[in-house]
Amino acid sequence: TYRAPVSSTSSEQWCPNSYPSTEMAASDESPMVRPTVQELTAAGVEEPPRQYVLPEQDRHGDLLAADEFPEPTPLIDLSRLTDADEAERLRAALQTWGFFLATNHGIEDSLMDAMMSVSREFFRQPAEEKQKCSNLVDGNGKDYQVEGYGSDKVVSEDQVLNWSDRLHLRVEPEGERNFAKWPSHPESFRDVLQEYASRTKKIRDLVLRSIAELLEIDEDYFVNQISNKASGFARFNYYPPCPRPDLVLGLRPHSDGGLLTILFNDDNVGGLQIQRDGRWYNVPTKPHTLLINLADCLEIMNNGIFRSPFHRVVTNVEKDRLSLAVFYAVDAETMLEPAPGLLDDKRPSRYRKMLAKDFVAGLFEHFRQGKRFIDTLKI
Ligand SMILES: O=C(O)CCC(=O)C(=O)O
Ligand SMILES: [Fe+2]
Repeated sequence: TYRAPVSSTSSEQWCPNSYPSTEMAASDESPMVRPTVQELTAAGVEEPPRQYVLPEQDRHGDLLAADEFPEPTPLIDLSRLTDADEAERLRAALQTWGFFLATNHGIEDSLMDAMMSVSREFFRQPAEEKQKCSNLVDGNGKDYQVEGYGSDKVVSEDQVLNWSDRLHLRVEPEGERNFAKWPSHPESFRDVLQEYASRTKKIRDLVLRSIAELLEIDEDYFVNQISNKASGFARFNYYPPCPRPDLVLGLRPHSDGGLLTILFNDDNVGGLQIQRDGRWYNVPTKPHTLLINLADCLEIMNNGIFRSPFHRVVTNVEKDRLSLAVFYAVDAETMLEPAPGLLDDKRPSRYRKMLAKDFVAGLFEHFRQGKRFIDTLKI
C-alpha cells in the first residue's frame, strides 16, 4: 500500500507539474540556483540541456505527433446551460473528453485581454524584476515555497524537466492571498488578477452545479464539498520557444489534481494536447474562450462517470506561449469519495477513499515516476 510522504511544502501542490524550483544541492554548503528556461533561451542555447531531454523510450518516434481534433469541437455556451440541449452537449463533452471550451462565461473580452497582457508583461521583465517574486527562500536554491516565480523543483538526478517557467499564486482562500509574492509590476497586475479570479470562482460554481444536475444529484453537492479553507491557485505558465521541440515537453503528461481547472490559453499558439484512448489530440483554441477541465478529485467524487483528462504541452521553435490555469481544489481534510447519491448495489464505488491531503502528497511522487496517482485508487 502507498504511504504518503510527510511534507509540508508539498501539501498544496495540486498540479503535479507545479513543484517549484530548487537545484539539487551538491552539498548543503553549496546550493545552486538553476537558470529559468527563459534565461536559457535568452542565452541562445541551441540544444536543450540534458536534464530537459526526454529519454528515447518516452519519445515514441515523433514527440509532436498528435491527431487533429475530431469534430465537433466541444464548445459550450455557459449562459445556456439551463437549456436541456446545451446541458446534453456538456454531458457529451465531459463523457468524451473531460473538458470543454466555454463561451459566454461572463468574463468580458477586455478583462481577458488585460489579464493576458499583464501576464505577458510580467514575463517580459528582466530576470531581477521577476526574481522579486521568487519561490526560493532567501534565494538560496535549497528551500522553496509553494508560491512564487520559478521553474521545476529538482528532486532527483534522473528527473526530466519541463520546458517552461511559472508564476504560482494562491487566490483561495481569499484571506490567505500572499501579496508579497504577487508582482508589483505591471502595476495593474494585482487588481486584474483579483477581478479575474472573482469571475473564475463564479464559473467554477456554475460548472459544478451543472455537472451535479447532469448526474441527478443535489445541485449543490460538489459546491458543498468546497469549504472556506479550500485552496485555489493561479498558475501562469510561460513556454519559451524551443530549438528542439522533438526532444522536450513544455509540460509532461499529467492530469490536474484538484476539482476543476479553468484555463486561459494564448489563442495564437497551440501546444496543448489531450489524450483519449491512448492517442494524443491537438486541442483547438478560440479567442476569448476558456478551457474547463475536470481534475482528479472530481473524477473520484463522480465515481468516474466523467474523467479527468490526461494532457501535456508541446513546444515550438518560433513562438513563446503563455497560459493561465486556475486550479480549484478542496481543503486538506476533505474525504475524497464518490457522492453517495451515485452509488447503489449496481454501481459500487470505483475508488478507494482517501483524505485530500494524502492524495495531494502522493501526486508528485507518482508523477515523477510517470504514473497517475488516481489509477492506484481504482478498485
Ligand atoms: O499550458 C497549457 O495549455 C496547459 C497547462 C496545464 O496543463 C497546467 O498548468 O496544469
Ligand atoms: Fe494541467
